[in-house]
Amino acid sequence: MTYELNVAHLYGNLMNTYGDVGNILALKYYAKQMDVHLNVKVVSLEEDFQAADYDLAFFGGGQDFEQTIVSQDIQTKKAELTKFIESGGPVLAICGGFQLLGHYYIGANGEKLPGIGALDHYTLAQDHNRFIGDIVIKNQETGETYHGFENHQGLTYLGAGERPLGNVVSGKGNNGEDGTEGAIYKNVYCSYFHGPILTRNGDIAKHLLIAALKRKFPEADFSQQEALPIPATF
Ligand SMILES: NC(=O)CC[C@H](N)C(=O)O
Repeated sequence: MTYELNVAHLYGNLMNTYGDVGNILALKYYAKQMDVHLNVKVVSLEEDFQAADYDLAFFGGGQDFEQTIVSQDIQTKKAELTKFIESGGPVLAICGGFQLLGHYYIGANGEKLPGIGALDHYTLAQDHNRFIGDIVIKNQETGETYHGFENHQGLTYLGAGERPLGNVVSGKGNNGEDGTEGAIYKNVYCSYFHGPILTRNGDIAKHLLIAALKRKFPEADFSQQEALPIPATF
């Protein structure tokens, strides 16, 4: 294949709830059609993440137990992850991963887990409740509709510079009250969707891959890749 991208699968052995690893398979599927080979490496506890080594990062969801462990270790990667994000590195973060890119997450037992604050949101706990079920949202900028399944107790509130991945058409979304779901900041896409999100919403896989390609190969023409049709799979 003509192009190669290096993908960091952050804490892939711990943050892998509800088949989130399927996002890696979906990325590979779309990348192949774009003439792109993906080198995927799990970057987990006590392993080094250097912004310069990667072109794309994926951070899946997890239970509170795994999130407690990851919230400590990720502090050692905070500077390089923030550098990657600030320099336009594309990231997909789902549920627990989404929460830990923000300032903090309050778990179901009331424990406060620090995030890395690379994005400006924070997550509070629900009172003995979870949002579980199918969800549909619409992205106002692209007009794209995304379908998924949410299962979270956290209530996330977006901060400065973040816009939602979409507005809730049906389901609960970030907090069940302000109609937002997920977040977009620079080339970071966050969502509460499992499913996994990319197998049902190939447009997001395409946005991530195109962003990574343009960032790594600024001189190349990716109009063919951008024209790749995305089948409706929900
Ligand atoms: N599915 C998940 O990643 C769950 C994240 C977090 N433990 C919550 O319940 O909100």
